[in-house]
Amino acid sequence: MNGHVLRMSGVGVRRGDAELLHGIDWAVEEDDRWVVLGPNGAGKTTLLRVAATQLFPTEGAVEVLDERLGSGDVFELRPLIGFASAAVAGQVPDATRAVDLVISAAYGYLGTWGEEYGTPDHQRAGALLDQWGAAHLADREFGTLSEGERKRVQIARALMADPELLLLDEPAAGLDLGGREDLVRRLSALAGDIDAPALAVVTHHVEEIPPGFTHGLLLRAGRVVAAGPLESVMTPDTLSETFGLPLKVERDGDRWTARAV
Ligand SMILES: Nc1ncnc2c1ncn2[C@@H]1O[C@H](COP(=O)(O)OP(=O)(O)OP(=O)(O)O)[C@@H](O)[C@H]1O
Repeated sequence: MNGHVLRMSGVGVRRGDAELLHGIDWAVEEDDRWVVLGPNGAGKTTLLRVAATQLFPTEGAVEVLDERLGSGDVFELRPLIGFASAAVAGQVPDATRAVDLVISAAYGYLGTWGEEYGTPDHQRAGALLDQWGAAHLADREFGTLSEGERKRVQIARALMADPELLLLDEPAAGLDLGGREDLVRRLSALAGDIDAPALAVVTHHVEEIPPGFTHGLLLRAGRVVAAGPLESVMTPDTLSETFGLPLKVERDGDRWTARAV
């Protein structure tokens, strides 16, 4: 591998007259930890779905793990990409046990369907649930979990197949303050783990950027406003342009805050 886990060049996505993404250039390397920031409707979910090989772009080229999208078998690539999003969670049958949702990621299923899983699979699923503070939820039905509990189980699932790229779409959405801070702390620990996959995490809020994240991609109306090392993109000018209002941006230690001026 040339160090690039993901590379997009001139990527565009159209639906009828709507241009969901336009001219996206984005390269993610093995050790990168990216945050994707932008307002509602900016195209963040669309971008992540392209990266997850779930959506084929209308224009441009996408390379994931040195495989050009469209030239190979996406079903071979997908186990190498961990992807957690509200849309994926919405497809999980309510009665699925949390641990079954995690363990079945190895097969790309949303729950177990009579496949045989070995002791190492069970141990890994248990360890991941524990890592994300969800060990006590292993036997619970997914449909009975709170929003925050579902997020943790989904992240554990996304990591189950030991992916080379982990994509999380708004993992902090719907979490209370304690839940958000707990998630930020766990994502920060993941960011600092040299064995962790390359990461890209979508959020609307700069307060949710975990310490240790290295890069930022700022999206507005389907276009990149800025992309690069976090310090270089987290300026009042770029964030104000991204969110469409004048913002004051501050860094407090390894956390960020933003508010309207
Ligand atoms: N099939 C479609 N046809 C037309 N427009 C679409 C279609 N799918 C999505 N869109 C639009 O594309 C834009 C980008 O959507 P996307 O979900 O990627 O944004 P987002 O940045 O993730 O938004 P949010 O923060 O609200 O989740 C939105 O304006 C959405 O309404």
